[in-house]
Amino acid sequence: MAEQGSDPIIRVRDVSVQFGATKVLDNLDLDVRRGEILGFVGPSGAGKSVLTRTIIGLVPKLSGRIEVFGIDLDAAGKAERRGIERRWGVLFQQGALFSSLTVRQNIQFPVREYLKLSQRLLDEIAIAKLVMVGLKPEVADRYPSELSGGMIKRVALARALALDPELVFLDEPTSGLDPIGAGEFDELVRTLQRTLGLTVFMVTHDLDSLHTACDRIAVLGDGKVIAAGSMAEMQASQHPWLRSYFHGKRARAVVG
Ligand SMILES: Nc1ncnc2c1ncn2[C@@H]1O[C@H](COP(=O)(O)OP(=O)(O)OP(=O)(O)O)[C@@H](O)[C@H]1O
Repeated sequence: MAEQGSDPIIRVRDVSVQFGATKVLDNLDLDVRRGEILGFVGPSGAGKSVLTRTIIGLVPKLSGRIEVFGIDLDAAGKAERRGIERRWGVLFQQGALFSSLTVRQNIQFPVREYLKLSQRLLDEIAIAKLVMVGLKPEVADRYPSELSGGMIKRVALARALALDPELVFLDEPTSGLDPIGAGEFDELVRTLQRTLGLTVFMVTHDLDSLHTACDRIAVLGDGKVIAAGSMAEMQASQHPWLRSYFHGKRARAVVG
């Protein structure tokens, strides 16, 4: 199991991303430490998903440097890049399962992309991952349209874990879930992080998740990380957005 420490598994330096004339990320710096669950928050539209997609290579950056597992992604050759991608898993916003594929096929999808395995082994992997996220093996033959919102999130997590990653990106994993379902999902993420030694980068709006699941929090504002630290440090901050977010009505409802 990976030991949590200051060793960054993701190091983002001076990263800028622009769409047309709009600069969404502006010389942004961020470290995600090995073994931690980092909660990434900020106003709607601030660029949290954009940063996630930039790190995993789906959005091109204007400038800056991104290292994952100590490797500069721009300097990595094609084979090295594929090797890096194999070591991370992604849960996209809204689960983003392929609607025409069964649960089993959805989970197997990233495995097929990277490995040549027998159908029997692929089936074993799908069932093992389903069980890992707290679902019954029978779910394997259902289609996404036959699942509840909570089950879709769990299947999406199973798919993100399919290749036994060291690092997992979760983009708003509890959005759309009721508070009990969201709480159970947070606990699942926490348990998996501890037992598998995962590092988790979690975009969220969910204050409960920040309290119960995250080791550290980073806040995005004006294209930069404006604060990073523990929940106690976030609550002590005098920054206006942090104050209204961590001490507002919703925050009081969570903290009590
Ligand atoms: N491919 C794209 N082309 C043009 N603009 C984009 C693209 N992707 C994102 N944007 C813009 O970048 C900004 C940041 O979007 P992003 O989805 O990262 O916000 P967010 O912080 O994740 O918001 P939310 O919390 O509401 O999900 C938005 O203004 C969005 O419209």
